[in-house]
Amino acid sequence: MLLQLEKVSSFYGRTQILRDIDFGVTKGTCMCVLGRNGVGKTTLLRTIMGLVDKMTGTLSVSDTNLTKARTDERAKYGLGYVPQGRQILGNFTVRENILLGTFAKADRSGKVPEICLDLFPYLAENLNRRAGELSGGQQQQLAISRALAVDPQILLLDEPTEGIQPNIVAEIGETLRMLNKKMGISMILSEQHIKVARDLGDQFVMMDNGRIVESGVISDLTDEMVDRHMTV
Ligand SMILES: Nc1ncnc2c1ncn2[C@@H]1O[C@H](COP(=O)(O)OP(=O)(O)OP(=O)(O)O)[C@@H](O)[C@H]1O
Repeated sequence: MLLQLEKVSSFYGRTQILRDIDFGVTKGTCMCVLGRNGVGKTTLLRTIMGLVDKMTGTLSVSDTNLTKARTDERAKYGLGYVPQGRQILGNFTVRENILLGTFAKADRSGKVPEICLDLFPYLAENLNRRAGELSGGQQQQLAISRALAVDPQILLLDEPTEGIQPNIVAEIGETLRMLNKKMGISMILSEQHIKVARDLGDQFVMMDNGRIVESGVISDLTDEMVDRHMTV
């Protein structure tokens, strides 16, 4: 297993959010994290990145125990994070936002990685533009670029298609497909668009109330499970 969680629980202050989470991500695959708003998907990704107040259980990457590692150390082990809402710094330029992603790396070349320029021609041509002037879809490309700047083995994406125009959703799906299937970057993808999840996912976990209630290969995800756990 590339990434493994065993009996993981996590907390904000004294409030327990995740309960006894077990799952693993195999190298090169895409793991979809599904469920309604508020069931703990964001908290799961934040727990993996080391951004919650407390976790119990164990978390390992390539058999190295990172349970107690800081977020920047986790980044060095190859965890890249695209947070919910993108979290772009609007007053910074496109280039500066991308370079933020390189701060955890040992070699800080100060260069925008080639992969970002190749994947996103618009960003390549607008490196000195203020990021706040970009559209939602372009900002999502920027958030993905910033995460790619850590040269990740595993990319964690929190609802990357949320709030994006429908015609751009498919485009983001294609970018993620390229990163996962062509470039072999493993993924953990929290996603409300079930079509995107079915297209990209190899495995899934369905969450409810801080627990995993269903899991399996994506072809085992039935419409009935989607209706039961995802429709409001
Ligand atoms: N900083 C926090 N302090 C206390 N409780 C929190 C905090 N952040 C989230 N929660 C609670 O944790 C639970 C899980 O929230 P989380 O954001 O992980 O869910 P989610 O499935 O990602 O939903 P969404 O799709 O809305 O982001 C919710 O009940 C939420 O109110």
